[in-house]
Amino acid sequence: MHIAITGNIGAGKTTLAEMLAARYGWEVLYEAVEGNPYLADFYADMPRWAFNLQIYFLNSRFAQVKTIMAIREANRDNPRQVHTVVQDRTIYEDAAIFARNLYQSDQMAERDYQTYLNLFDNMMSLVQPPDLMIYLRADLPKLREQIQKRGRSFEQRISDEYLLSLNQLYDQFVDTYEQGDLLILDVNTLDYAEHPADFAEITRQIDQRLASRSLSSR
Ligand SMILES: Nc1ncnc2c1ncn2[C@@H]1O[C@H](COP(=O)(O)OP(=O)(O)OP(=O)(O)O)[C@@H](O)[C@H]1O
Repeated sequence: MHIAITGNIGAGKTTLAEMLAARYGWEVLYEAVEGNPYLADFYADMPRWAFNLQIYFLNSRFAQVKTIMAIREANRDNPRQVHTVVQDRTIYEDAAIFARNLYQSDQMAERDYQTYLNLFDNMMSLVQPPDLMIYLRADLPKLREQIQKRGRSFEQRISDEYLLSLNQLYDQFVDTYEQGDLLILDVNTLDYAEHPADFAEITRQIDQRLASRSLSSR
């Protein structure tokens, strides 16, 4: 089974993915940050590094797509031992949020964006939506607080404008996402890392979604 967590920079996806993995015995598929050869340069000069970084992320996300396909196949062959992965950010977000934002803000050239989209569309023919997508909705102050707390030096130069445009695109993406089941969590008010009751409320909602999924597939 494939659970995906989606949300802006600093929304808390990695923390939630790890907590869910510990609670349910799921495996986390992380986003490539350590060892990413472009990320720090990109935050220093977006127009120069936009295309390079997008290709890097798209490729690493496609590698995850292949891993997830293999897991689905193994689960079909062995339905008594279902292996579940929780993915920290999806391939959908790379194109619909990050690449689109760079293009719309004139930081990615038209021909680079079209090349990117052609590659993305080719890859999408093999992508299946997650069984459950969890969107962490966070407003600017919450994102800022968490980016600061995490303290990655290259992320400290991220502008409010960048985060706000990403948030707008996230809202549009979620409003039009119809490929599969979607759970929206408002993390401005839910502090699952600090408050066990908030985490319990989240797992209650996830249990409910997964139970209705297994009922409908019977
Ligand atoms: N397609 C992309 N284009 C540009 N930047 C990206 C893209 N995908 C990821 N990133 C950046 O890579 C880094 C990923 O960091 P990380 O995995 O810690 O996630 P995060 O988005 O900060 O999430 P969270 O705090 O919710 O775990 C962030 O700076 C993020 O914006």
